[in-house]
Amino acid sequence: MISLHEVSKSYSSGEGIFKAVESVSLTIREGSIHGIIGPSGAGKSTLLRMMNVLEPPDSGKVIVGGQDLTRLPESQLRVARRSMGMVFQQFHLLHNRTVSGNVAVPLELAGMSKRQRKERVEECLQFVGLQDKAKQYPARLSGGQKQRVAIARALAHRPAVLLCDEPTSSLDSVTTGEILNVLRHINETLGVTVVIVTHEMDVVKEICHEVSVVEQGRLTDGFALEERTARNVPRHKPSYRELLLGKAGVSDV
Ligand SMILES: Nc1ncnc2c1ncn2[C@@H]1O[C@H](COP(=O)(O)OP(=O)(O)OP(=O)(O)O)[C@@H](O)[C@H]1O
Repeated sequence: MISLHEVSKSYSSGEGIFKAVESVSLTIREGSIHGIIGPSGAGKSTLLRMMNVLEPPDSGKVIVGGQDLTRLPESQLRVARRSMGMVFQQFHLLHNRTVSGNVAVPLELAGMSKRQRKERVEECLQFVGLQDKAKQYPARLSGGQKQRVAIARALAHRPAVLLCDEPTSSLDSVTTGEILNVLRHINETLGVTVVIVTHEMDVVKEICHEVSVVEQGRLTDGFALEERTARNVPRHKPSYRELLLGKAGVSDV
């Protein structure tokens, strides 16, 4: 459903050109929850933002639903992006608008009528369990509730994909669990493909079906999380694969 073909992205700074993502090819399976993990600065967020061409790659193709998004004119790209909701670490809510008002923003931008907007906003808030907070302002909500509002807003256009950039990194472990349950529920009941960038291995272990490891701008590993049983791995600094599949330190078992 989402295929990146040899995508690269560099940034120039006073110190020269920095390659944030280098020649990455990756396919996200339709209907899956796909984790992208790696250390800080590895290029994970850049890679995620290239999936809806919020960050246009310098080279390579981004194929979503059979279309190469890098070749679409801006007006068509805006429409294509509606099928890919985004969720961010810092929620990015508008503080001068109520919870309903925040969820309505993408629908207003798309020119939807007031009556249809109202219906859709109610549906989305109900889906994340926040219908009773519709008239509140974000300042009165907890972090987990703010992230639910952001998720409801990302669902407004009935997307096929949710792109989540560190969605739980500002939250405590209990709230993280709640938000991951919301994302799992969206995946299971609506069939939405979920891509999660995270540096937290517990997040990947908890909900991802597949994971890609990104280090220094490159895709260094990719695997399904069902392979949890391999043994006899020699002692060495464990890789993400070993830590996530529970193979690290198995010589102790
Ligand atoms: N707009 C930009 N201009 C210049 N450099 C950037 C820009 N965006 C990202 N970078 C640099 O590209 C590299 C990769 O950034 P990116 O945010 O994709 O990494 P990340 O793996 O998501 O890291 P983190 O977990 O810390 O957010 C970093 O060194 C970052 O400083």
